[in-house]
Amino acid sequence: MVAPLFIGSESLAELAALLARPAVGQVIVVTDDNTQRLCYPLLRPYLPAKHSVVVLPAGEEFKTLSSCELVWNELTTERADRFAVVVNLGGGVITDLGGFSAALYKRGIRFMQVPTTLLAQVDASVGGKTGVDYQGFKNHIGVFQEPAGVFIDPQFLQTLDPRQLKSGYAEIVKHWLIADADAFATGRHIGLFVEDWTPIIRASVKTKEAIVAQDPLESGLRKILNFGHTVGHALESYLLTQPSREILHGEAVAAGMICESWLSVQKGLLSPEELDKIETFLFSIYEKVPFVSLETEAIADFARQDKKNAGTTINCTLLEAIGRAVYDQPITVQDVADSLRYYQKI
Ligand SMILES: NC(=O)c1ccc[n+]([C@@H]2O[C@H](COP(=O)([O-])OP(=O)(O)OC[C@H]3O[C@@H](n4cnc5c(N)ncnc54)[C@H](O)[C@@H]3O)[C@@H](O)[C@H]2O)c1
Ligand SMILES: O=C(O)C(=O)C[C@@H](O)[C@H](O)[C@H](O)COP(=O)(O)O
Ligand SMILES: [Zn+2]
Repeated sequence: MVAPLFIGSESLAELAALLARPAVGQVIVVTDDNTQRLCYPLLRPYLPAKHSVVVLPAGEEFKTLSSCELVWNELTTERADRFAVVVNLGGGVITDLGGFSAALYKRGIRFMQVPTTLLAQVDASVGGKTGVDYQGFKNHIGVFQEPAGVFIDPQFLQTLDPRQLKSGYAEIVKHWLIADADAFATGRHIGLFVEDWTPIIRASVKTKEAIVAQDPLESGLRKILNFGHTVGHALESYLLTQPSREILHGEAVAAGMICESWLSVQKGLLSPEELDKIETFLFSIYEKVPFVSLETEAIADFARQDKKNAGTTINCTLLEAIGRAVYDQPITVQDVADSLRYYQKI
């Protein structure tokens, strides 16, 4: 079942109405130290007077089981029962981690997603994937669990750093590349200079919801939402092991989409002309992620743990055309390394 979803300035009022229902017990807000400072003051008027707040340190490196323990500690201290509701206020790290923590506490309590980054508004808060990183692998431990509601208010984006905005934009571009050729054709001429993100968020969420509704547990079609992630997650996981070489999820996905578009051409699926359009557009927005040739094998090796794999086969999502993706395309670790070498040289 797809979760009820509200987009726009009225969405927090919808959340308030749901939280005011008699069937709601304790309300526990999960934030990080940035969203507590910048977003919680905007959310607070919509919360019941009595609620508690868990503040986690911000950043992907804290998307761990230890952070979940902090959430479970608070829930336990508050004696939260099965009527309790967790409200996740933050970017994708908080919506993934808070959702996962709620899904496991007392075998599952309800949670609401209040995404505050562009990335979380168009992607992470939608579709019920929750989880944490483990042993350096992205989202290695997690469950599919739909939230009780998703409340997307673009006003939160006003305090978002431009680099974070760009990172989220990569998932919007991904939705265009896998399912909406017209939006790519129009959107690529507009870029990031957008006054009101609402219609773009609405369209992007609609694309994702339509795919998730057909295959919520990712047994087939949903894998197209993972375009750019076989290589992107490998790059992100590798750089997370490297002190002071921070990469954002969307930046890694943007690089991954170039690599996987190149692989699509190598496999005879995509035309070189379309690859050129994709590359030119993505490089007009994203700087090249720096790594040296010696690192390509180590990065590629992370793809062995991709969740779409079957045994030793790495199943990648590739493009047949802009706007049309095809999943379960077998590739090798060597292919991943070659695509990274291509990315590095162009
Ligand atoms: N579940 C899914 O389907 C899904 C989809 C895409 C990505 N993800 C996951 O999402 C994560 C990335 O999410 P993200 O890019 O939102 O990162 P994030 O949660 O780390 O947020 C980015 C930074 O922005 C800050 N921030 C958040 N909202 C803010 C605001 N309104 N104003 C100012 N600062 C704000 C945060 O504190 C953080 O420092 C990754 O872990 C990725 O794996 C999950
Ligand atoms: O919702 C999905 O399905 C996605 O693949 C969306 C991705 O953008 C997102 O990064 C997701 O968390 C990746 O999932 P994973 O299963 O590869 O960890
Ligand atoms: Zn992603």
